[in-house]
Amino acid sequence: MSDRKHEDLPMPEDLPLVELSGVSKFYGNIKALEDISLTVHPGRITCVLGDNGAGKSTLIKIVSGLHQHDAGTFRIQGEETRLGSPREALDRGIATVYQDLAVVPLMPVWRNFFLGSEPTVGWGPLRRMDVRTMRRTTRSELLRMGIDLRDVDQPIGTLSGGERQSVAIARAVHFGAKVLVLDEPTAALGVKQSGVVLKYVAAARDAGLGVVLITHNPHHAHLVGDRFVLLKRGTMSGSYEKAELELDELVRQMAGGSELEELSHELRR
Ligand SMILES: Nc1ncnc2c1ncn2[C@@H]1O[C@H](COP(=O)(O)OP(=O)(O)OP(=O)(O)O)[C@@H](O)[C@H]1O
Repeated sequence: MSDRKHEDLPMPEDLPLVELSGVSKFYGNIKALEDISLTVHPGRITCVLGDNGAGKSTLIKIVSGLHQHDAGTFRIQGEETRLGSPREALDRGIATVYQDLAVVPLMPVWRNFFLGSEPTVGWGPLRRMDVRTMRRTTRSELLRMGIDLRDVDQPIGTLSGGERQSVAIARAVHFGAKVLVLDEPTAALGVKQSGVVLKYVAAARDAGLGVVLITHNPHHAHLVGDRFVLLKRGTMSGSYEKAELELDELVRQMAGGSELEELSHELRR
């Protein structure tokens, strides 16, 4: 006879990849985050939206292993965790793509793609980087994500900002990330380039990754997001599923809604 209780237990595949629950963070006396909760599931995009100083960077730093939370719980696939370093986050499957990407501009795209994880051939004194494999893999991995670069030999510094973000996303997918955290990937980009990057964010989701998209742009968030977590001065001002939140309402909330109305009263002559 089957045990009803046992049936109700969450299956491992239902467990969120990442789950923050009631997380707070202080910098000395400054409360940067208070009681923040969010979940990241495979094949879903969770958008974290907030104005300057809302706590978005602090949240990223906790998830990517740069800082530790002071209260609440941080779970990775159900297991309570405190990450000691970005390396540990990466080993646990959490890859973070920062806005100011750490790339070597004069090195070719393929070299940057494998930076720090270069495959080698040969043994002992004859051991050397496997350039052929790196070139071929970079090309095929970019193509797999739908990124058609003219030439993987060109210095990465010659790519547009959007293309560089796209390469970083493809790199995280290739190296087996389960969770992809993107720090304002479209902030410095024009409309067209932003669209390109959002397409690859969606491609990472389609590859089964759980994505955390940090942004202050409600239009970009609403295009790709499945869930929206709104931060305001370090606290959570809302958390919605896409079906619960129209774009207009998201824009209104991000524009400061009532604050903007107050301001318009003050500015009226
Ligand atoms: N190292 C630090 N020491 C002290 N206070 C900090 C530190 N880092 C951030 N803060 C404070 O914590 C709060 C949240 O900052 P955070 O950088 O996380 O916000 P943000 O949403 O990323 O803002 P922005 O979009 O401007 O980068 C702010 O009030 C900020 O001044």
